[in-house]
Parts: sequence; structure tokens; C-alpha cells
Amino acid sequence: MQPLLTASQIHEADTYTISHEPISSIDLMERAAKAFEQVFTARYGDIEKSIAIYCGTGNNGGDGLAIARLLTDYGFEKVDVKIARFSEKTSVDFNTNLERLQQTGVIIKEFKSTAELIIEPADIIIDALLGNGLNKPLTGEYAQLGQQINSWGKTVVAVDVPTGFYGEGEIEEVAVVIKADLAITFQQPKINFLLPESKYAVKNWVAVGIGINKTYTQQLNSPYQYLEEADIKQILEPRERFSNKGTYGHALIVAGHAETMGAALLCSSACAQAGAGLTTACIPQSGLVALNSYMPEIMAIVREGETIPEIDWAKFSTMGIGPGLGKDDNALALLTEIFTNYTRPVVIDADALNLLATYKQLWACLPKGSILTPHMKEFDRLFGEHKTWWQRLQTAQQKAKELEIYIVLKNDYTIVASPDEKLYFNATSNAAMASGGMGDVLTGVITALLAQQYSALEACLAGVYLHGKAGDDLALPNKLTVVLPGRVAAQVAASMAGLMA
Ligand SMILES: NC(=O)C1=CN([C@@H]2O[C@H](COP(=O)(O)OP(=O)(O)OC[C@H]3O[C@@H](n4cnc5c(N)ncnc54)[C@H](O)[C@@H]3O)[C@@H](O)[C@H]2O)[C@@H](O)CC1
Ligand SMILES: [K+]
Repeated sequence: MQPLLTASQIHEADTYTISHEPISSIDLMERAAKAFEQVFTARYGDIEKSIAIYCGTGNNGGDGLAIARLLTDYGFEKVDVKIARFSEKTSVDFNTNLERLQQTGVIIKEFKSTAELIIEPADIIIDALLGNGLNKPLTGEYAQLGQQINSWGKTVVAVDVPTGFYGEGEIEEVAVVIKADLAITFQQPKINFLLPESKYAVKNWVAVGIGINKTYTQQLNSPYQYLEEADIKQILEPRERFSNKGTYGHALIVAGHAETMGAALLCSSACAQAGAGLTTACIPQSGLVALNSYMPEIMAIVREGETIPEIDWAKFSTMGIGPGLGKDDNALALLTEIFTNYTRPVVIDADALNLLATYKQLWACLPKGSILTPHMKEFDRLFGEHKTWWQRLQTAQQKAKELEIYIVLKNDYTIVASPDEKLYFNATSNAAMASGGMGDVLTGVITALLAQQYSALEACLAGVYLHGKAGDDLALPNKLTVVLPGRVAAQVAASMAGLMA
């Protein structure tokens, strides 16, 4: 698990590393510049290309000067450095790197006003103007320079963060940011890189380690955490000898309606394929033939008309409720019946979330420790409209604590909010998975993990990771642009095996 720090915590962690590794700050800067250079040359290794490095006069600018020297050593012959002298202030390491660069043949120009600039002829611009020392939105000369660079439409690679971009907090639509094709960022992705609004400022990012002290960053106890494969490997348990279907739980999937049986099929088949010992689907009568032919391994409890079927609630280890269920009175009566009779944590998705949003009385009997899996619109229906994703993060954190639930807020980087106020970001999954039914599969996978006695947090984290990994394993090696949910469900077991190998 990688803690995601705020700008001021990153500054603290840098300072701690400098005094405790120990390493001089100029050497840490050199390490950062080297790490940048390695990623940069792997992507843009054509030394015939011309590069302009725009530097500020703080440490981000210092990185830029060191990068200019390293790229020249690498073999780039057309490297120009342009220093924006908008302020008298300079950092010590900026000064040292300027002296070092002056001893090479690299052309260094300085400008005090954007009016002095001509249209940049270089192929690639490296943005080393301001980094995480940003303390106010860009104004004056910085804002003008930002607008100019954006207007040139060049390939821009940002050092650490795009100039003008805040690593955390609300992203203002109107703020000037130097738009980066790639941000090569130090040590960790910045929290805002993981929120959708950042796509206008950062097309792509790569985080490179620079040896910041890990014990110190862990101990800062950041609420924001980035999931890594090692975390999931640690969660997943191999199956035991002499185990049987009873060992891995009995999941009930309450889903489907006459026209939306597909959701029930996807959810219950994903549940079975993610390892629930037994899976029963509670479905409408009209879907029985479809269920039996889609997957004979799944048992059925049939719902007929308005009657709620007699269910022996105690025999189920957990439930996944909602995909394609509908929002009519029958669905409401069924959900009420479940909440009245069942007290173990359940997974709530889709129409069950919409019922919760409409009938507030349901909240009182929602089993504690349950998992809600909304996408953005369902999240807003549950908890009110949000203007920004940063606000959504704060609400997820508060509501998970207040209601003692887990919230899986689905997105490119799905966020799991836990009652102890932590927010976990998951990086698996890809755009080929953006299709209807994918969420039903996720609900099935999480339900299966709960049935297998993983804790609710483990089920959320391993569930979102595995679901995305299955999609990645299918799409990425073959460069597929579409991977349908049924295939993802069928891939989960193989992807799980890959993680446990
Ligand atoms: N030792 C360290 O702390 C390391 C820092 N590194 C680099 O240093 C960067 C941070 O450096 P700094 O803290 O010097 O800060 P920056 O270089 O980001 O900014 C320099 C100064 O600009 C001023 N400023 C902030 N916002 C402004 C605005 N909107 N308009 C005008 N001026 C503004 C502030 O006084 C700030 O200190 C990181 O992003 C990274 O690139 C790396 O070299 C790794 C090690
Ligand atoms: K920058």
C-alpha cells in the first residue's frame, strides 16, 4: 500500500529523508532528475529531437536545470534552457544546478516577461516552472506564460506536476495549468491525478521512486492510499486441503427483472466464478430458463408476481442485492424483508442503491459493515449532488464513517472508502471495460469474496483489484478496445491464480 501524501507532507518527507538517510538536498535533486531522465528517454529517446526546458527559480526549476545537463550527457544536442525570472527569489539547489549547467555548452536564456518570448520552435517542451511548491493559482506573468505554452500545442512533459496544478484539493475549471502530455512525477502519483477532472491537465503520468523514507511516509498515516499488487497477494488465501463447497460460503444474489435478467446472470455467474462455494440467484420466474441455460452451477429461488418467496435467510453467508432488480413496490418490499431478516454485511448495488436513495427509512436497517458500490450518479443520488470529485471523496470518507459502511465509488481509479476514514485508490481496469453490466460483475466478485470469509475491507480491495486485473489481462496484451462483462467474469479465476502464483 502506498500512502498518497499532500504537497506539504511530501515536503516533510523530503526533508526527513535528507536529514535521516542522510543525503544532501542537491543529491536528492540529482536523483530525481536522473529518475526523470530515465523515463523521459525511454519514451522520447530520439536524440535528433529538440527540447526546450522552461525553468522556474525554485526547486522544480532546479530539477529542470539538472535534467538539461543529464539529457545533454545522454546525447541530445538540441537542448535549450529558458529561465523565467519572474521573481528575485531562487532556491539554493537551483543556484547550484545553474552553476553546474553553465559549465556545459547548453544554451541558457533568461526572460523577465512573457512578452520577450517568441513561438517555441522546439519539438518537446519540458515544464520545470513550478512544482508542488505551488501556493496560489497562476496569475500575472506565470498565467500568461502558461497560456502561451498551451497555445503552441507542443508535446509537453511536466517535471513532477504540471505548472499551476494542485496535487490535492478542488480542481478549479478556470485555473491556468500548463497542459502536460506526460507528467513524470516523483515518488507517488499526486492525489488529483487519480480524479477525472485532472484529465484536462495531465494526459498521462508515471511515478518514479526517488528513495523517500518509507517508514516516515507510512507513519504520516495518510487517509489516501494507493493499492499495489503486493497488497492483494497478501489478502488472497490459497484453498485448503480437504475443503468442500461449504468451506467457501453460500452467496445469494438478489437481482433481475423481466427485462433486466442479464444483470442477474452476470452478477451471479461472476459470483460463482470468483469462488463462492454455492451461489443461489433470487430471480423472477421469467428468468429461470435463462439462468439454467446460462450457468447450470447456479441455484434459483424464484420470485412470482408480488409474493416474496420464503427464504431461509440464515443459510446464506452473504448477499449481493440490486443488479437489474427494479425500483417498484415489489423490489422495495423485498429489500425491506431482507433488511428485516438479515444482519450480516451485504453488497448493495444498482437498483438497491436507488431504493436506498429514495426510501431513507431503509438506512436504519441496512446491516452494519455492508458494502455499497455506486457509480458517480448513484453516489450523488445517495448523498446529494457534488460539483467536484474532491468533494465526493470527502463525502465518501464521512459517510463511510458515519454509517459504518464501505463505499466502493466506481471510476477509472475506483475508490474504496472504509469506516476508519481511509480512501483506497485502485489502479487496475482499462477503458475497454466501459460497458453496461461491468458493475454487475464487480458486485458478484465482491459478494463471492465476502462469502469466502474475507473481511468486508479485504473483499472490497481484492474485489476491485481483481475485477480490473481480469479486464487488463484480457484487453491489454491484445490491445482490445472492448472487453465485455461476461468475459471478465470468466477471467477472474485465472487472474486470481496469476496473483497467487
Ligand atoms: N528536496 C526536495 O524537497 C525535492 C524537491 N524536488 C522538486 O522541487 C519541487 C518543489 O520545489 P519548491 O518547493 O522549491 O517549489 P516550486 O519550485 O514548485 O516553486 C518555487 C516557488 O515559487 C513560488 N510560487 C508558488 N506558487 C506560485 C505562483 N502561483 N506564482 C508565483 N510563484 C509561486 C513559491 O514561493 C515556491 O516556493 C518539486 O515539485 C520537485 O520538482 C525534487 O528535486 C526532489 C527533492
Ligand atoms: K512543473
